[in-house]
Amino acid sequence: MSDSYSYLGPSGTFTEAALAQVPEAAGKPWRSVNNVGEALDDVVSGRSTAAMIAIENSIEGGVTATLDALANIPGLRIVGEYLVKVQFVLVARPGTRLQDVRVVNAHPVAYAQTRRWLDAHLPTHGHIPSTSNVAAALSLFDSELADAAVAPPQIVSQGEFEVLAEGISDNANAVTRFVLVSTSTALPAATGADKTSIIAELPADRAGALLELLEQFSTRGVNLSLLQSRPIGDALGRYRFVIDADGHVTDERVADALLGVRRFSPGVIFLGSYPRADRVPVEYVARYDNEVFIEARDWLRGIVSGEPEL
Ligand SMILES: O=C(O)C(=O)C[C@]1(C(=O)O)C=C[C@@H](O)C=C1
Repeated sequence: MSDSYSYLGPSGTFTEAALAQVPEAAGKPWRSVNNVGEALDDVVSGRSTAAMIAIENSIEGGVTATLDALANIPGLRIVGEYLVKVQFVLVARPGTRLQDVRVVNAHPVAYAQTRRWLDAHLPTHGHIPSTSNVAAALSLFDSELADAAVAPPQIVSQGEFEVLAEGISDNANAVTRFVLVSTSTALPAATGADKTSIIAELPADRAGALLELLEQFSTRGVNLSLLQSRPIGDALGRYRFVIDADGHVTDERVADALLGVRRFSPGVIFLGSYPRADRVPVEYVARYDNEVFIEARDWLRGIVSGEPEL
């Protein structure tokens, strides 16, 4: 396996900024790719050790291409989580004025994060999707199809751009969450500030199935930070759920919740347990402590093996 890291390029993307936060990636070769599928294919084929991919942002929610790829490509594990503050500018070729802009080049996720600004200031604009924020801006010099591009503010260091507007995100505090994905099945050690990600299908045509899925977590005192439905794709109305739960799979309450999910769901994918980007320790009430689960298990084991109850 090659010891390189794949990321959505070219250089200058937010994805590259996320990869720069990974100490193990420092000094290793980085492979710039054109989309999430290519990044994950690098990992599965062994061309790269790991890939950095955007999974969620605070304006648009889940990055659907990522959530679906994680569900459909077997053997992937999330090994780390990273946050990047995202801000966007509208750039154009030198001499362009805002009122000249008819067509905007933008990565679909960046477009969704700036749509309110674009609709307010360029109400009749057309949109050409681009493979990344940086690619959107650089393509202005290769093709005249678009008049402007949505790009990260640092893009000005990569060419002679006319900055038509700054701060065009629909939320000034926008943050994108990235995950580092590999095929390694070695679990990152529990830190007390961890997250566990799974994807679970619901049993078909069962009233209250979603409630039952959520109960697996609530009855073990496990908080969820993401619950996103995605179509399975084989029929209308069939959904799988991407779930982020607070805690590590070696925490008894999380392990017990996953056993419950596994018993109930016709399809569960374990995506990984890894340290939270914000390193904030997981809070839970004392009755869901590891010791409480262990004591209860020992008690039952004693009964089954015929030990006298104390
Ligand atoms: O990494 C980049 O710069 C990208 O263009 C990708 C991406 C994404 O896929 O979400 C990254 C961060 C922003 O939320 C918008 C776009």
